[in-house]
Amino acid sequence: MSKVLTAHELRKQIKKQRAALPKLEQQRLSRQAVQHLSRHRLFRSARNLALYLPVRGEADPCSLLQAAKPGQRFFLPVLSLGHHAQLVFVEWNRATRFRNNRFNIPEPLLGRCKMLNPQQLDLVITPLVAFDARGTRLGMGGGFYDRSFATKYYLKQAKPFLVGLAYPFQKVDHLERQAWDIPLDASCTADGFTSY
Ligand SMILES: Nc1nc2c(c(=O)[nH]1)N(C=O)[C@@H](CNc1ccc(C(=O)N[C@@H](CCC(=O)O)C(=O)O)cc1)CN2
Ligand SMILES: Nc1ncnc2c1ncn2[C@@H]1O[C@H](COP(=O)(O)OP(=O)(O)OP(=O)(O)O)[C@@H](O)[C@H]1O
Repeated sequence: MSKVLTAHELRKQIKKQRAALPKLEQQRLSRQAVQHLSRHRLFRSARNLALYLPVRGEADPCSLLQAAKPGQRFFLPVLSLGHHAQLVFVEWNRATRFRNNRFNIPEPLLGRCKMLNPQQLDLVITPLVAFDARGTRLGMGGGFYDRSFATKYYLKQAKPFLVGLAYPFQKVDHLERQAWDIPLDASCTADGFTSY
């Protein structure tokens, strides 16, 4: 029987495994996962979508841009502008300029770019460290996605649809769900798209 890991230990283990994945393998698995998502009606019908810029071996959602439908707009999370440590989402287009946030992740400068609150998005692709069979999500430990989508969850709003993007090995049997954890609506890996 395998030992039950704490969230801290699990984060450490999966982050190590992810960073050790060869670049080509990261790309192959990310593209396969994104292909499943791009064929889904939830993607085709979304107008405002959030993705993220992958760092330190995270699954890469960016090939989704090549599958973009007319009228779709893509947004990236920004920490620095958020009130009460919620994320805001700034449009990513040719005019977008970037600077690194405190975690060394590039984020858009506001400039003349459009900015949306979490509730204004249709589809959000979330980064994650691990997820389980019920859609419980373990992130980097900042609680940013949990805080940003708490209102949606407690008011039982259908939007935005939260999809975790990951490599297959990031799926675990069971994660302890904390009171503040906002579950995913779906996950997507190279193995396929799963709704919860
Ligand atoms: N690519 C990407 N963008 C993202 C996230 C993410 O997980 N991935 N976030 C998801 O919320 C937000 C940023 N949250 C983050 C929280 C912690 C760390 C992190 O590296 N923590 C270090 C400790 C660093 C420190 O304290 O200085 C660590 O875990 O070792 C990174 C991002 C918004 N943007
Ligand atoms: N709605 C909330 N209100 C207040 N604090 C919150 C809320 N949601 C999360 N937190 C705080 O955020 C901290 C980190 O949460 P957790 O470890 O679940 O983050 P995570 O989901 O792994 O990170 P992230 O979403 O940034 O990827 C927790 O200690 C918790 O106290």
